[in-house]
Amino acid sequence: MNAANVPYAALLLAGYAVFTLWCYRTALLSWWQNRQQHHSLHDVLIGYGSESGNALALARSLRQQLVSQGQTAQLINLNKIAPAQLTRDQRLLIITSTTGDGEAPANAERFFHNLSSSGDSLQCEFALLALGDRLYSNFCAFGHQLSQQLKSLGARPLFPVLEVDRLCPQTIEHWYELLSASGFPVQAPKTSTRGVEKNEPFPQRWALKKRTLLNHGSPGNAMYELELSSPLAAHWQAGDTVLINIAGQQREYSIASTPAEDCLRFLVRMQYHDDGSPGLGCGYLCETISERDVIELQLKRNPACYDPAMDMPMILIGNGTGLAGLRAQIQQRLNSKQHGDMWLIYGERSAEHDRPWHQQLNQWHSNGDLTALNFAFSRSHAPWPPSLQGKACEGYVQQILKREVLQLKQCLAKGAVIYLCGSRDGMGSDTDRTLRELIGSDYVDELELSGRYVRDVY
Ligand SMILES: Cc1cc2nc3c(=O)[nH]c(=O)nc-3n(C[C@H](O)[C@H](O)[C@H](O)COP(=O)(O)O)c2cc1C
Repeated sequence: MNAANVPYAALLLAGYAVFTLWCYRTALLSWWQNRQQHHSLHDVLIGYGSESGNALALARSLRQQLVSQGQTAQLINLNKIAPAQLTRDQRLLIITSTTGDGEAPANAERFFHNLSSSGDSLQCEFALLALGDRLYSNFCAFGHQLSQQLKSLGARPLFPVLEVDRLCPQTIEHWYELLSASGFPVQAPKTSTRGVEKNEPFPQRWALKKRTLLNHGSPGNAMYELELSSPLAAHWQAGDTVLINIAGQQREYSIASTPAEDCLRFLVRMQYHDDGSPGLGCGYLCETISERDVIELQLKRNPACYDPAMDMPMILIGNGTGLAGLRAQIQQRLNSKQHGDMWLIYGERSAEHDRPWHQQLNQWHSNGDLTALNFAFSRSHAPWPPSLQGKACEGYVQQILKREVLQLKQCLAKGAVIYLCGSRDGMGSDTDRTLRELIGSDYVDELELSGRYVRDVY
């Protein structure tokens, strides 16, 4: 072609391109609108797997940041995500803890199972923040398993799994930096947000003031109340825990008192190995040390277990040493004077012997501080001891929920918060299942998302 004709040819080609685009304008417009709609509807999916609320609290604050930057971000528990949702061009941010012995939290179990049995090829991109605790041998195991599973189905990681040891604030900051470098409009939270608060310096030296056996004659293992005092003013709130340093290891207990009581109380149950020797923590605290001995400890903030709405009713459910966490919540509400109604549902073995703090519970019930008090005893039958106030039944706390389902629904309709504290296996999982049966799984998920279903299970 003559060089002089090149501009004419280019012009002709450009004209042809414009003409073609014009002819297909309707189809192109609709493709573009679909694409935009698809992206705005599913900008970011934030999936959480959380047993006691830490991962949920972090996921919630991440969503808030994204939404404040104009992104569409959906917060959802992992069990609610179907693998088929991830076959499209989707961005998935996962925050999940590991529980049990390297296991999935209950609200992530089904997701993992569905992925494992799905033949779908995943198109999504994902990032995963794995919460855990190095004191456990399977550190962040579930986070890693889930990431492996997603990758094996074709999902593309934006960056490697980030492991967070005991909510380390620096690692959480790093997660935000990595997200920001991957194009998410977020910034590391500067002020403390739920789930990333700093703990008191370690260690503090507190003295054992008093140790009291609370279940003399019980068919189960001994349960002790420990009272500690500190030479310095200390601050904590209901929901926080105490980490005790024993021979280079740490043991964690829910705090039962408030700072206004001027002592730190918690409950310890004796546990024994197969050879009959006591467990490390309980052996040290209940058998080795004596009153006035000094203990090294750290107060651990646990914002996921803070009272979300003091003015609303609270349904407190628990068993065994879980009464510690429940007592702290009750006491904190009583300190504040203005608080919603409180209904305590507590399970133990024997009505005669397993009634920790029964005088205080009786008093709170008789003066109306506790508007309702229900006990479930797994090894006793009526007639109940005359000193027992409130209603008692044989069995477990979940049976009380079934029996009192009307009261449960009425309380929830008034905006009640459910606070669950005690053993994860058995009481924790059975209560969760019962609640889902009674009021519907979607409603329980909604309560959890809005912070009205708080679990402190171990
Ligand atoms: C009963 C129990 C078992 C746990 N098991 C593990 C574990 O096997 N591996 C690990 O890394 N962390 C383990 N953790 C630590 C939790 O993952 C960590 O505390 C996390 O912050 C909890 O987050 P969540 O409240 O969202 O469930 C365990 C914690 C509890 C209470």
